[in-house]
Amino acid sequence: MQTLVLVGSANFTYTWCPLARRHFFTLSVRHRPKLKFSTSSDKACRSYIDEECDEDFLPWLEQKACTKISSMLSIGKSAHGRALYASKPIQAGDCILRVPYSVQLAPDNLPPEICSLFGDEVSSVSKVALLLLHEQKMGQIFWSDDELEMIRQSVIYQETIKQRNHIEKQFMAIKPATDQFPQCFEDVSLKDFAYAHALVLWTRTFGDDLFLDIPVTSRAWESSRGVSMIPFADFLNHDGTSEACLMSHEGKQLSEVIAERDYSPGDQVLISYGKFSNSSLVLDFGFTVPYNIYDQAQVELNIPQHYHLFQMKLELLQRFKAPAIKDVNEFSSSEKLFTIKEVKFASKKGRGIPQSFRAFARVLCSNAQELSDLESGAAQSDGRLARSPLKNKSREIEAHELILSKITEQINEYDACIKSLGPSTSQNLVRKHALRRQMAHDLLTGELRVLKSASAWLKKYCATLLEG
Ligand SMILES: C[S@@+](CC[C@H](N)C(=O)[O-])C[C@H]1O[C@@H](n2cnc3c(N)ncnc32)[C@H](O)[C@@H]1O
Repeated sequence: MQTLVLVGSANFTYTWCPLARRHFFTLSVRHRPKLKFSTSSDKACRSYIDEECDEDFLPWLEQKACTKISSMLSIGKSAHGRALYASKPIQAGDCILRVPYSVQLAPDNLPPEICSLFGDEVSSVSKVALLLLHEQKMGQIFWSDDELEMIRQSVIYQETIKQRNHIEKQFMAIKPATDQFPQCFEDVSLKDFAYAHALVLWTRTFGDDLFLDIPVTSRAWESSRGVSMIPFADFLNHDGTSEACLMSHEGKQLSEVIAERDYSPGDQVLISYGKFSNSSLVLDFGFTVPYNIYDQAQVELNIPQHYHLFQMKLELLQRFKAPAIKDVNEFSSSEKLFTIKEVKFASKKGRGIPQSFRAFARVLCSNAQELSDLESGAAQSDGRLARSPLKNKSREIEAHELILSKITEQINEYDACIKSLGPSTSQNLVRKHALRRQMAHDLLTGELRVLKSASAWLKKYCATLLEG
C-alpha cells in the first residue's frame, strides 16, 4: 500500500488504485433526470459527453449524498474510456468536485459490530471487499451481469498464486465474523469473497500469463480510513505531470479535487494518480503514458565468486548495508539490484544513479588496503561505505566502468527487444495487440531512456577523471 503524503493538517493526497476505475455506482442508477445545457459553449462540449452516464450518474449520486458534488464537470468519452470534462470555465484554485465520505466505500462503512470482530490480520482491502458483498446482499447491485462476467475472468486467470493464498487466508480471518451476521453475509463463499477482493485490489496485467510471477502491490486510494472507492472521482484520467490530485479532508469528511490550472468548457480534466513509472502503470492499471518522467530501470551487479577478496568484500557490503528505501515503483529488491532514475545531464553528482550502486562498484574494485580504508572511513563517519570517490583515480574509473559495462549490456538488450516489437503500423495487429505493443514500447523506451542517461553521465564522469 502507498504511504500517504501529508499535505496539510487535515488533508491527505491519495494515490490511485485501479479499484477506483470501476463505476459501481453508475450501474445501479435506475432513474434518469435530465441535465439542462443552455450556453453555446456548453453545447460545443456536449459532442463527447457520455449522455447516458452523465445524465444518470451525478444527479443520482448527489441525491444519495444529499449534497452538490460538482457543478463544473461532466462525464464524457475520451481516448482512454470515460473521463471528466469542464462543463463551464474553471479557474486554478476552484474546487471542482467534492465527494462526501458517506457515498464512498471504505472499511469504516462496515457496521461497527462486524468490524469489532476483526483482528489486525484483516486488511483494509478485505474489509472493502466484504463491504461490496454486503452492499450486494442489501440489494444494491453495482455492476451489470455482463460487467461482472468480464471481470470474473480476469480475476480467476490473472491472480497470482500468492494472491490467491493471501485471499484464502483473509477469508478464513473474516469468516468467523460473517458467520455471526447471516442477514448481511448469507452463504458468502470463498469464491464470492475472492471476487469482491479482486474488485477492490484490481490488478491488470498485460499478457495472459506473462506477469503472473511478478509481485504486484495494491495502489488503493488510501487515507486514514483505509482503502476507499470514490465514485465520480473515479472518472478522472491520469496525467503524471498534473499537480492536481485527489485530497482527503478528514475534518469535513470528504474527498476533493482542486483545479491546478484554468480550464475552458470542453477541456478534459486530468489528475495525477501518483508518481508512477510505466511499469507500475502497466502492472496495476493496464496503461502506460508515452513519456513518463517517473520511469526507472533496474540494474543488477553481482560479485563474481572468482573476484579478488570475494569473501572480504561480501562481508563488508553486508555489514555496511544501507537500509532499503521503499519506492512506489519498485517491485523487487535485492542487495545487488539497483534502481536508476533518469540522470539529468546538468547534475554533476549523477543524481539518478544511487550512491549505493557506486559504492558497491567501488568496493568490488578495491584492493585489501583500500577495503580497510573504506571500512575505517565508514566507521568513523556516518556508517555509509565508499560514498566518496576512491583516492586512486584509475580504481575510481574502473569502478564506474564496471557499472557502465552492465548498463551498456542492458541497453543492447533493450534495443534488441524494442526492434523485435516491429512497427506500430502493422496492418496485422488486432486492436488488443496493438495496444499491448504500444504499452510494451512505452515501457521499454522509457527504461532505455533512463539507462542511456546513466550511461552518458558515467562516460562523462570517467572522461573527466581521465583528463584531470
Ligand atoms: C480511474 S479510471 C478513469 C476512468 C476510465 N477512463 C474509465 O473509462 O473508466 C482509470 C483507468 O482509466 C484509464 N486511463 C486513465 N488515464 C489514462 C491515461 N493517461 N492513458 C491511458 N489510459 C488511462 C486506464 O484504463 C485506467 O485503468
